[in-house]
Amino acid sequence: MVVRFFPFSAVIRAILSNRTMHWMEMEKDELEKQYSPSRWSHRMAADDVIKAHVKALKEGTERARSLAQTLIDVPYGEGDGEKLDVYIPRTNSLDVNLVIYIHGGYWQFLSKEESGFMAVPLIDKDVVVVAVGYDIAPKGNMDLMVSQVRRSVASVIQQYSHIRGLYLCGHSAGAHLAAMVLSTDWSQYSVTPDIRGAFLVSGIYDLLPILSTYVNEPLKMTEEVAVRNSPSKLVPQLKLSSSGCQIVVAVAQNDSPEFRKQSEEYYKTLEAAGLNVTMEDVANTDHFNIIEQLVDGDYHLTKLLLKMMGKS
Ligand SMILES: N[C@@H](CC(=O)c1ccccc1NC=O)C(=O)O
Repeated sequence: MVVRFFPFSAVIRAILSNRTMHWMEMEKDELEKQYSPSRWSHRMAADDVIKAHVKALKEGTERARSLAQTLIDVPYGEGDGEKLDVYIPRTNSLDVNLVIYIHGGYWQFLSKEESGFMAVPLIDKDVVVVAVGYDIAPKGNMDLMVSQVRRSVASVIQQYSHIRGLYLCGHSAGAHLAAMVLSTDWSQYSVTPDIRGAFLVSGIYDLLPILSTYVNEPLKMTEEVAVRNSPSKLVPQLKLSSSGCQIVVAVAQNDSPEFRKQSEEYYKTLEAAGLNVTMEDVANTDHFNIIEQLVDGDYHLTKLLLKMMGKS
């Protein structure tokens, strides 16, 4: 009897073995779809969900700037783009918590100008909110952006040394940058921040899959750059620098399977390393409204963030 083996395609292999495809097995089209968050929203067409996202962030930030006392364009470094905005609560107490928000936008869109949207429910509970600016591509590259967010955190704790607790929140590319902050060897800096908690929302923690996609066109990362800036490869450093940090890895129910996998795998690696980490799979959200809804004090993630700071 002649037994013939047919070459199975990667797709069929994945289906037969009941697992999702590894990114290395994907055709370029499929990989680019997986890394196009707007194409996975159940609410709107791709273009519309991005327009609505920018509008929601802008309006939320305008509202926060009209309601809060603010310090806009505070420098944290010499560079033009090295500025941050502070949203200040009404309390007279200096004993307050502070949240640093790092915006998303694939390291090539958005800015701090539309990143104060989550300040209102937080300043209402006496929390200071800082929205960090950094040089997106093509002006900035990955190494620079990582260095900038690290320096911004060092600068904030030098400026606000009296604060009770320092917390980080980042969305999408900003969750990647926040994870890089947690993975910093602070011996090169003049301060060692004690980050109490970090909210990593719909982030990317392994940069290798995006190297060959459209996302990398303005970034121009080489494999070496992608490896040294991948939080998934820096967990031992995170353990050294941020072992006391309570980490929440949050992902949207309607994020793409690749995005969901990025969060699940990073969560599992942190957990296996013995870190204080929880996974939040946020029901009925997509890549965009998972963060937009932080304008609302009753939203699950807002309440969780306040609870982490002892304010429920
Ligand atoms: N090509 C990307 C674009 C994108 O991610 C984005 C575009 C504008 C503003 C924010 C974005 N992403 C996340 O914050 C997408 O398909 O969603």
